[in-house]
Amino acid sequence: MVKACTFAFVGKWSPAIPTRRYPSAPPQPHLASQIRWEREGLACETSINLISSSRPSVLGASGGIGQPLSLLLAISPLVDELSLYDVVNTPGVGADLSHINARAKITAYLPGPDSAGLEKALTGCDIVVIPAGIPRKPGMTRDDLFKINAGIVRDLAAGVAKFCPKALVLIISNPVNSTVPIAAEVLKEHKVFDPTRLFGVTSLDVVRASTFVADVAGGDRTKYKVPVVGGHSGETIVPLLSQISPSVSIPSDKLDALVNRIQFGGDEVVKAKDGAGSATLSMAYAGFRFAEALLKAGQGETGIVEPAYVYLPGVPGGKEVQEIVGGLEYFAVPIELGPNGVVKATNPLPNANEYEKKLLEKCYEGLKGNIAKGVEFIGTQSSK
Ligand SMILES: NC(=O)C1=CN([C@@H]2O[C@H](COP(=O)(O)OP(=O)(O)OC[C@H]3O[C@@H](n4cnc5c(N)ncnc54)[C@H](O)[C@@H]3O)[C@@H](O)[C@H]2O)C=CC1
Ligand SMILES: O=C([O-])CC(=O)C(=O)O
Repeated sequence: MVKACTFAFVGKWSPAIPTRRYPSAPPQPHLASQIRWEREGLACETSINLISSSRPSVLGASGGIGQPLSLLLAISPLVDELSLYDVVNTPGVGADLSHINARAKITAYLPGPDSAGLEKALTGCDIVVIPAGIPRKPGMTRDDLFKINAGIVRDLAAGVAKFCPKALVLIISNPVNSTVPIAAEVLKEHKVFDPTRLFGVTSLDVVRASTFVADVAGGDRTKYKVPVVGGHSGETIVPLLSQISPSVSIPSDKLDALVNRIQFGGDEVVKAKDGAGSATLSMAYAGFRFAEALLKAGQGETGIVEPAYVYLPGVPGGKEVQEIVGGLEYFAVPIELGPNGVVKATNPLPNANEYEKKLLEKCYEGLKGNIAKGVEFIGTQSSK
């Protein structure tokens, strides 16, 4: 649970008191993001922002994504306690991770009777990451996963609503374009929906875009930042290659293939795994990157921007995006993050070129149906 506590001391300035500044990186994650010593005449003021423990939970922790993602969280110095939940194998995964000499305490839960396991896993959590659900096999679309994963996400979101309604919720389970609206509808039904705290994780699209751009343009794969907007499946994934930073020009004869590879990168992995699932390791990396960004923002770090699929009408800056995307309620854009989730949705769309505007038109069409399907799924039943 992230708690901020401010300790202020005002007293006589003594030269014996050292003047120290920790502008952005605190000496220990537990300690403040800022420790300020300010001199005003003869008085000095010390302001310490103490941030207490962080307890993320991974729901689906025994899976292909869940295990490596849990490993990354378990060894993060920003995590105090990691709670693992799955319908199978969490005692084993938990025992294994608990032997690592990292600072995080590991707790592991199975459902147990009357959702008791889910309640224990979620109570006191500040971040909930959800990679629970089935992955694709060759020949399937992400939408083909809806039938099974919609119900899984509905039930887990209801658990969040009951046991940790203030948590930041990161949805990885596909189809993200529909599972995020499902989670939102469940949280609304329980009257605990805070749009600034719900995210569809689209980081893998941005990770892939950086890699594939470097493959075409050369240069350091870690340096390219590519805004990827829209949703998370096929043509709803729209890379804005005219806005790559640092700026790079993609040869026109390579543009279509590059865009296609970013949009359908997931298929490459599904095909290569040949029935054994979809991206897990790259997704664990991408999911951790997003969770870590939130953990850092929770510790007071500012200026963090990561992509995410959010509920536009409920987040600062979202309405400007919504006007451009034909009224769609959910859309991924780069998001500025703070301790309570979304600080602001950025809007790279006005700078899209003609080529990208055509991609966006196709994206809107696809997303519209995906969003409606998620919303209607909850409309037909109660999650309570
Ligand atoms: N957002 C994204 O960019 C990406 C999303 N995905 C999606 O992530 C999901 C998981 O993928 P994998 O880890 O490869 O699948 P997996 O099958 O290896 O693992 C899924 C885990 O979820 C668990 N699970 C099922 N029902 C559950 C429930 N009700 N409560 C808790 N746990 C439950 C399973 O027992 C399993 O351990 C899939 O839907 C996949 O399509 C995959 C890659 C990228
Ligand atoms: O392709 C899939 O089914 C998994 C996924 O979302 C991705 O790799 O981007």
